[in-house]
Amino acid sequence: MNSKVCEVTLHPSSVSFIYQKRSGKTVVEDISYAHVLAVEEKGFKTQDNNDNDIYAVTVHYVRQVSNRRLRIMSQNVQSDYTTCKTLVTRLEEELSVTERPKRLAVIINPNSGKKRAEKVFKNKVQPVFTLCGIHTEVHVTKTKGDALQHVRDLNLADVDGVVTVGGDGLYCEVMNGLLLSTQKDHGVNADDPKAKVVPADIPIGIIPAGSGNWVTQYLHGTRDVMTAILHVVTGFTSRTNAVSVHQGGKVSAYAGLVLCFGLQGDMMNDCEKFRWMGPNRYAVIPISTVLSRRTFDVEIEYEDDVTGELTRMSDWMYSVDTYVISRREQGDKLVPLFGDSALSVYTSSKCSLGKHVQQLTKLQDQKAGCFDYDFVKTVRTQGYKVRFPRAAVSGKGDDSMLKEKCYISCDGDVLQVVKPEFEVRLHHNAIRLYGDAVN
Ligand SMILES: Nc1ncnc2c1ncn2[C@@H]1O[C@H](COP(=O)(O)OP(=O)(O)OP(=O)(O)O)[C@@H](O)[C@H]1O
Repeated sequence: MNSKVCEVTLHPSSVSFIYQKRSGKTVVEDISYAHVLAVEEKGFKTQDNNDNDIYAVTVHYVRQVSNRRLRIMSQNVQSDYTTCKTLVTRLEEELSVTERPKRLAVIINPNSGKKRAEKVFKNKVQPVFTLCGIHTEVHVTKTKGDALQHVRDLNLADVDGVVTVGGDGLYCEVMNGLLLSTQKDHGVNADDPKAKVVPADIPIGIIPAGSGNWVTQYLHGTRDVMTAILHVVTGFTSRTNAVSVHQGGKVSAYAGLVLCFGLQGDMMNDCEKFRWMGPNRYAVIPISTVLSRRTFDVEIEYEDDVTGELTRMSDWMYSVDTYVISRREQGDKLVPLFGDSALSVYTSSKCSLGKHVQQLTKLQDQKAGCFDYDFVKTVRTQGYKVRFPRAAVSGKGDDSMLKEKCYISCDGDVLQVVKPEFEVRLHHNAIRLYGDAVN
C-alpha cells in the first residue's frame, strides 16, 4: 500500500493522486471511479511542515494485474482535511450511483470440487463483500436440487443478484431456478418449447469452487477466485444464452454451458458412479467410456438458420452436442462466444476409434479445426428435435418410454432421455452474469 502525502485531483471519470516516492521520484496514480471499491476515513495523523492538520483516507480499488486477473489495491491518501473530505464525498457519490449490488443471495455447495466452497466463501468472498458494504443472505445446500428450490423460494425483489460458490452444476441449478421463477411471474408456460422465454433479470455471479468451472473460465478468461469476486462487486454484467430441453410435454431442464446427448452424456453418467474419486474421475473415466462408445439410431429435425428450410437427417450417431456458450476459431484455438445468435449443433456419425479419439482430443484441447472431420456435421439453428424412430419402447402413444438408457450431459449433470423424442430450444441472452465477457 502506498502511504504518502498526496496531491488529489478529481476528474470527471477518475481521481488522480500525485506523490513522491522515497527515491524522490514523482508518481501519478490515476484510478477510474468505475474501479473504486470503497473509501475508508482513517482520521487525523500529524501536521505537515506548513502546520496543516494531516488527515488520512484509504481508497480501495480494482486493478488488472496479469492474464485478466484482478486484484484489490489500496491507496492511503494523506492530505489536508478539506481535500480528504471532498475526496470522500465524491467517491461515495460515485459508488452510490453505480449498478453495484448491495444485497446478494449467496448459495454454497459444500460438496463442490475439493469441498472447499465454504472456506472459500468465509476467507475470500465475505471479507470483500463486507469491505464493499454488501449485505448477504447465505444458504448452504444440503442436497442436489436444494439450490434450485431455494432460488424458486426467494423473493427476487429483495436481492440484486445471486452468487454461487461451487461449480458449473450449481450455476446450472440456480439458472434453472431463476428462469423458472421468471416464467412463472410472467405467466409463460415453460413446458412449451415454442413459448417465448422471458430473460431473467437478476444477475448470477459465479465464484469457482467446483471441478470444471468452465463458465468462469470462459467469462473471465481465468478461474481465479479473487477475479470472480471482483467482477461481482463492481457490478458489470454480460448476457449469455440458455437452452431448454423438453420431453413428453415438459421442460426437463435449462443448460447454460453444454447440452450433449450420447457420448458425453454417457461419460458424465459413468463419472457420477465414481464421485468418491473427486475431480480426478474426469481424467480417468471418460477414457473407458470412449473405448466402449455406442451409436444411437436417431433422426434430427431442425429449421436451418441459414436457408430457413425444415431439414431432417437420419443416421447412427455417437453424439448430438450443443455448446450453449458457442466456440469460435481464433488463430489455432477455439475461444468462447457469448450470446451467439443461433445454436451450433455438432453431430458425430460412425467413424474409426482412432479418428474419433483424435477429434475428441483436439476438442478437449480447444484446438481450431476440431470440427473439421468428415464424420462431424455442423448445423446452425434456433432449435431441434431428436427422435428415436426405431428404438424399442414400452407403453404406447404419450406413455411410450425408451427401453435403452440414454443420457444428456446438461452442464455436466446427467439427464436421462426417457421419451422417444426430445426437443432443444435456444433462448437468446436469457441470463445475466456478473462479468464483462469480451467475445
Ligand atoms: N449439498 C449438496 N450435496 C450434493 N450435491 C449437491 C449439493 N449441492 C448441490 N449439489 C449438486 O451437485 C452437482 C455438482 O455440483 P457443482 O457443480 O457445484 O460441483 P462440481 O461437480 O465439483 O463442479 P463442476 O460442475 O464445475 O464440475 C450439481 O448438480 C449440484 O446441483
